Amino acid sequence: MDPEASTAPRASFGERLAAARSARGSLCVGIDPHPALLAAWGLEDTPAGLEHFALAVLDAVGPVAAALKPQVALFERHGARGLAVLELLLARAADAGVLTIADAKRGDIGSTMQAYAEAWLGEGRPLAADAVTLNPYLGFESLRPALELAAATGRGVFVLALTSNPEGLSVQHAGGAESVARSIAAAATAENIGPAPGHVGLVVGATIGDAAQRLGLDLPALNGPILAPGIGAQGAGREALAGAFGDALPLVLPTASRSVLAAGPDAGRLRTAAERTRDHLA
Ligand SMILES: O=C(O)c1cc(=O)[nH]c(=O)n1[C@@H]1O[C@H](COP(=O)(O)O)[C@@H](O)[C@H]1O
Repeated sequence: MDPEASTAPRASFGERLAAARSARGSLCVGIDPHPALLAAWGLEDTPAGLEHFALAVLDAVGPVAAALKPQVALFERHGARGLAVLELLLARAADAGVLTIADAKRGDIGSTMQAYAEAWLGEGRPLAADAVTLNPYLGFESLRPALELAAATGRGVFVLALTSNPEGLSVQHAGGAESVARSIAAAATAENIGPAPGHVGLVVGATIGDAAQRLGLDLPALNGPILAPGIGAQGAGREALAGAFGDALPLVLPTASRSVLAAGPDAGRLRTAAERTRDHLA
């Protein structure tokens, strides 16, 4: 390998994601190795089964998805060997030029947040992905170490704003016109200065109906990516996306896990399921 190439700074996450969306279309596929899915694929609920599943999804879906999003709890439940599989998956995806979003939903007081930031975004760290999901319940500013490290390493973050689950309303809608979700969205927007697509994204579920408009979130102003789960297994589709996001739709990266993964283990069927979902939502 050219030594210069290995030390060249990476383009920003916003730019890399935009390039991946242009090349491979605008779908993120979640790698959620639920025990029931492993069983449906004829695999055991063991680290070996997990490894087979995760690498098969990478091979089949990586070439037709803008990003892959491993859900880290489903690796953590296998302990150290599960995390070793996650490490392997992230390394193989990087080698294949496939962007990864670690769905870890981390958030803690600033000094501890620094360690989470290094774990998931630090250069050379075994679990570093291209981006990580963050939980702002301790205050948006508590996420500062991750925001800074992401910017410094060409990586990204997705901050939970309006989640896809019904229980999220009790916290995220609190405050009405000055809702928690609105303040998180405004804080994320303030991070994305400059003309390039920014590295601070939001998570806004495709299932939220008109909540973003009702709560006054200015999503088109984000200048960063919006990760939209809730597609397929949680009931949202093309119409729900259009209704939830309106003018912000060009920023939206829909993500689906179970509804695509259920098409495996046949690699051809799995890839076709991802392509159909992607093309249907486009
Ligand atoms: O951050 C996430 O990825 C996320 C946020 C959210 O609001 N809702 C949500 O479902 N997710 C994740 O997205 C995935 C959705 O999986 P499916 O319902 O199988 O498509 C799961 O890994 C969830 O943890």
